[in-house]
Order: sequence, then C-alpha cells, then structure tokens
Amino acid sequence: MAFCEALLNDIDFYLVTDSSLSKKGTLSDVKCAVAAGCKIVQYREKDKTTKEMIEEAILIRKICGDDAIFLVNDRIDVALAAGADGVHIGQEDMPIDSARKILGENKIIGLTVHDTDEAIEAERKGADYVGFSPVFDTTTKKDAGMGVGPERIQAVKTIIDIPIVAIGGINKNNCVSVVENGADSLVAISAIVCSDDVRRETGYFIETIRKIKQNSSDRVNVKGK
Ligand SMILES: Cc1ncc(COP(=O)(O)OP(=O)(O)O)c(N)n1
Ligand SMILES: Cc1nc(C(=O)O)sc1CCOP(=O)(O)O
Ligand SMILES: [Mg+2]
Repeated sequence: MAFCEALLNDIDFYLVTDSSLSKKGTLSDVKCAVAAGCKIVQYREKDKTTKEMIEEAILIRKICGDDAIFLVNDRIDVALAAGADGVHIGQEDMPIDSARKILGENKIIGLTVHDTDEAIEAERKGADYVGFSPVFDTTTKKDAGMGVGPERIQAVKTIIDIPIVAIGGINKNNCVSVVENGADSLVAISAIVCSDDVRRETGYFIETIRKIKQNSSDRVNVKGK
C-alpha cells in the first residue's frame, strides 16, 4: 500500500481498458501504457465471464507489478482474486461502506461522482479518489449522460482534498482544458485504445498533463515570491 499511496498522489494519465473498442487487445494496451509511464490502470470489462476476467486480471497484475496501481472496475471479487490494489465503483455499484468492509483499509477505492455533493460524500465515506464524470459527451459509455464541461471541475477541486480523475469524452484536443480546470489526472478510453500506437498516445497525454501542472506550479511560485 505504501507504493500505492505515493503513486496515487502523483498520477497523471489513468488507463481504463475496453476490450470492445481495443485495436490490439487489452493486454497489449496495458503493456504499452505502462511502458510509456502510466501509473494507474483500471481493468474495465463488461462482456467476459468471471473466470475469463480473473485470468486476465492476474496477467494485468503481473504487467503492472510495482510500476502502476492496478484497479478493477465494479468487481470486488475479481479484484481480490487477482491481488489488485483496489477497485473503481460507481453510484449504482456496491456502496462504498460495503466495499470498504470487504476490502479493508489498505486497498484503494475510487468512486464516480457527478457533482459537488457526491464529491463531498465520497471523501467523507473514505474514497481514495473521485472519478468526475462525464466531462464531455461520450459514446463509449452509453448511459453516461451529457458532458458537463471542464469548468465544473473547479468547484469540486475547491471542496475536496482527494485526487480528482476526470473522465468522459477526453481527447488530445480538449485535455489541456481538463487539467487547467483542476483535474489531477484524466482518463481517455477511445482516444487511447482505438489508436494504432498506445505507447505513443499515452506518452503524449502524460507529457501534456505534466507540462500544464508544472506551468501552474511555476505560476504559484512566482506569485508567492
Ligand atoms: C476513473 C473512473 N471514473 C468513472 C468511472 C465510471 O464508473 P461507473 O459510473 O461505475 O460506470 P462503469 O465504468 O462501471 O460503466 C470509471 N469507470 N472510472
Ligand atoms: C467509463 C466511463 N465512465 C463515464 C462516466 O461518465 O462515468 S464516461 C466513460 C467512458 C469514457 O470513455 P471515452 O474516453 O472514450 O469517452
Ligand atoms: Mg461501475
């Protein structure tokens, strides 16, 4: 967990897998993203059997090793069976208090939130980070609703201290606005897994996010002088 805590405070690009969209397959996507420096991976699989999911999750666990946090979407049982570092759950999934009881204090739990009230509640209930969604319109998750715009991240940033991961319709053209409005990290599923070169695209997002964060901390330092 010590390595997870350190990494969680330092995440930039967050990989979420999607085998239904992937050009080269989930395992290849994870290998390429981790090789590019991605520090957090979520295995999100909606179509496979539990047995298939556990087998694949064990392989992803090995690829992530100590280089990247490994989380499983929705499925606490699969996370435990594969030795994952935690789970990502949504408002309609297992309630966070029940998930915490099963997983214990040493596992990471990320919770999806859509507004400031849900964000405050997520932090109060012990979420380790929030997934703020959907920032832009997306076709990847059919029931995601309309994008709320990156400006809405600012209000969440001012009221919680845990990391904010932005998700929904994020791509190379709009990722700058997401980080400039306060996201600590971002997910881009289709922009990554549909590409021919997952390693190159992941590297692009990581570099872009780091540059924006560096620029804004330089601005704070100059003001503080
Ligand atoms: C980082 C992150 N944020 C939000 C979500 C969405 O979770 P949820 O609302 O439970 O929807 P599904 O992903 O389960 O379809 C996420 N997966 N990751
Ligand atoms: C998994 C997921 N959750 C969302 C939410 O709004 O909670 S949107 C989404 C899919 C994001 O994929 P893309 O980067 O291709 O738009
Ligand atoms: Mg879910």
